Amino acid sequence: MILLRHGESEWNATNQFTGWVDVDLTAKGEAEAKHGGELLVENDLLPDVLHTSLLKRAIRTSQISLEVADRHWIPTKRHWRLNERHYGALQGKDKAATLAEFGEEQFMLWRRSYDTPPPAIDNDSEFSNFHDPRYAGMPPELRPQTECLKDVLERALPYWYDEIVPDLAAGKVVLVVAHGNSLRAIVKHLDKMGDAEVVGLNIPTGIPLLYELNDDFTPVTVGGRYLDPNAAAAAIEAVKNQGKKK
Ligand SMILES: O=C(O)[C@H](O)COP(=O)(O)O
Repeated sequence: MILLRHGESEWNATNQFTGWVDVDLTAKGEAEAKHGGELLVENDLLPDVLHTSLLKRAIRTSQISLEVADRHWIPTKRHWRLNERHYGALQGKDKAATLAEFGEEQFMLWRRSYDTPPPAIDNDSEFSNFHDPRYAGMPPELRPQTECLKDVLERALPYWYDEIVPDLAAGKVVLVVAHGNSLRAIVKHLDKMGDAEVVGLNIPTGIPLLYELNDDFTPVTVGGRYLDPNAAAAAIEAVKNQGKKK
């Protein structure tokens, strides 16, 4: 299984909390997606099936990288359960300004704690997704107004068991293209990370993370393996320090 966080988005570049807001990739993000596809080819990892969120930055990343790998034709499933964590009332806000206003402790609690959600967003806010047609089939009580990582894990796990595991059980090479925090949730589950340990987990954009799995879908190697480990190490540091002064 290959996990891939979308390439740099417009709001990654401007340092804004994004969550369920549907921003596009930047030119750098497109280049990262292309490089992600090249890494798949170089490592002879050709996906048989794709799972993505309903958000453009993940969908476009998957399309660009699969195009490079000549795998644009593989069966695809998309689901809101793979969406980014809903960032509540922080969606649209500048990360550096939020850090300056609330202080580092609160800022990091909202960004990385397992069970502290940001304040809820108003359904009529310009950055709410409550009325977005793509979620029309979703019962209103399931449409989040904010989420912590624990909420994300709880809504991602049914998708993991019902949709991804059956593809893995069938022996397929599965590509999951999703988001920083939905992938953090999946990695926490796979690696059996503790609630405190996951605070330190950061996923870089555009670098495929390979998990070879045992028959019971546990990882052969905890943490998996980034296909470009040096680039991943530098990018993880950058994600960790987002919002802080350079
Ligand atoms: O939704 C966002 O803002 C990003 O995709 C993830 O942001 P974070 O690294 O601040 O959680």
